[in-house]
Amino acid sequence: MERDYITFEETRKIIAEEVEESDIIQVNLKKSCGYALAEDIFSPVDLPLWTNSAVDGYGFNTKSLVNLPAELKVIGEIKAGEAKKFKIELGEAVKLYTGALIPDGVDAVIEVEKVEKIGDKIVIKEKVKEFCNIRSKGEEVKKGQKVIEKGTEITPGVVGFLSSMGIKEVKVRRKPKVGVIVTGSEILRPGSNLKEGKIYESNSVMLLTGLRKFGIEKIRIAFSKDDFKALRKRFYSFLDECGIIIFTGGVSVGDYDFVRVLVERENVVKLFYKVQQKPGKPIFMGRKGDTLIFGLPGNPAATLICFYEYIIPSIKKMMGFSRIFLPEEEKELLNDVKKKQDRLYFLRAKADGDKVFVLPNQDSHMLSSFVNSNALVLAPKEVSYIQKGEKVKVHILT
Ligand SMILES: Nc1nc2c(c(=O)[nH]1)N[C@H]1C(S)=C(S)[C@@H](COP(=O)(O)OP(=O)(O)OC[C@H]3O[C@@H](n4cnc5c(N)ncnc54)[C@H](O)[C@@H]3O)O[C@H]1N2
Ligand code: MOO
Repeated sequence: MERDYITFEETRKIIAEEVEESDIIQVNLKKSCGYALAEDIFSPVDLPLWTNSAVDGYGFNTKSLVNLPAELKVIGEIKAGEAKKFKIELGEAVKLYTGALIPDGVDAVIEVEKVEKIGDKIVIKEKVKEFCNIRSKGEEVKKGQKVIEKGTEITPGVVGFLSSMGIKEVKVRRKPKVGVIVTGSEILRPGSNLKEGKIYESNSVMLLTGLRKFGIEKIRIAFSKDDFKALRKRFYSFLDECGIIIFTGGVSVGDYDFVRVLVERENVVKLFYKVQQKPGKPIFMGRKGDTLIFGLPGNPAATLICFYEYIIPSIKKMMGFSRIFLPEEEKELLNDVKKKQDRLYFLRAKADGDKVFVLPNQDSHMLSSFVNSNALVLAPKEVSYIQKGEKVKVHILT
């Protein structure tokens, strides 16, 4: 495959096929959120574990309700967590608390507030169906059943479910350590005095916070002037310890764009360079040894869009997620879009329900449109105009 100036679809194929999964480690459930399961999960138990009551009430046999109202004798109680201690005969009832085991002879439970209590008796005035308020052993999950697929994201809900099966640890794939090298002789950190021609820098904090938001904990940041030697030094100081190195800036065709020069001279294996998209056209993706190398265009909107569309999917692929790309939906466009027929455009947009509005300030150096943006509209390469009311593809920013 020719790997220069390729389409966005081709880059997705390359990421899905060529990014390798990282090692498997075992983690405690408490630390598992944000990973993907590296194994299918088969339940070691039935769920519910025991047949039990869904309410605080009285357990009895529905055959005791032939004539209504029916008076039943309460012979004792069972709390949640206690072993079964009774066998119920016709005409008898047992007080049960939510989660309590259902004793033999009981086939329904009625809520406390639905009965009249007179001394050690209860009066039931209404019909109650068999199995009413009874949660049966194994009704949700049978022992040995496959309950979660490998590659599923571990969320608090998944953690709770695993814990309810008595599982304490799971296998996941290691998170990569990420090195970010921000290049440019013009950049200043916020807090320093502004000098003519210099700019306050955005890419380092965007990538740092973006990576943290996606659960990456080990992140190193370095800055380099547009100077080949300095850049090379930073690169080799990160290479051994990082699974991913992200450069920002210096990937285009300028005389001082040394990231492009560095990846060539240092024999980084190219996966692709330049994509038919805006922003982010001169993106580079490659590999050196086991480390993935990204050169993101310095324009901040290009950096951030490439982060969502390339970096996060690559990290997710490494971590064994089965869904690695941004969620894609179709929505109705609320305003007209004009563009050149040169590349696929990613347009910062506000999605609401099944509609989407393209925001102003779309140039690659502009970040203000991200303030209200929760989605990217994909305006295809071959199209120069999309009319309000048409359906468009949208990537949801999570
Ligand atoms: N002759 C051509 N010039 C350019 C082309 C081209 O095809 N031919 N492509 C343009 C496109 S598209 C992009 S995108 C940029 C990418 O350039 P670089 O990746 O080499 O980035 P720089 O030149 O270093 O910076 C671009 C722009 O972004 C600002 N910048 C850089 N780093 C930061 C930062 N950390 N925070 C905020 N802003 C940053 C920098 O000052 C520049 O204004 O190239 C076009 N040129
Ligand atoms: O591809 Mo660049 O990010 O359009 O300006």
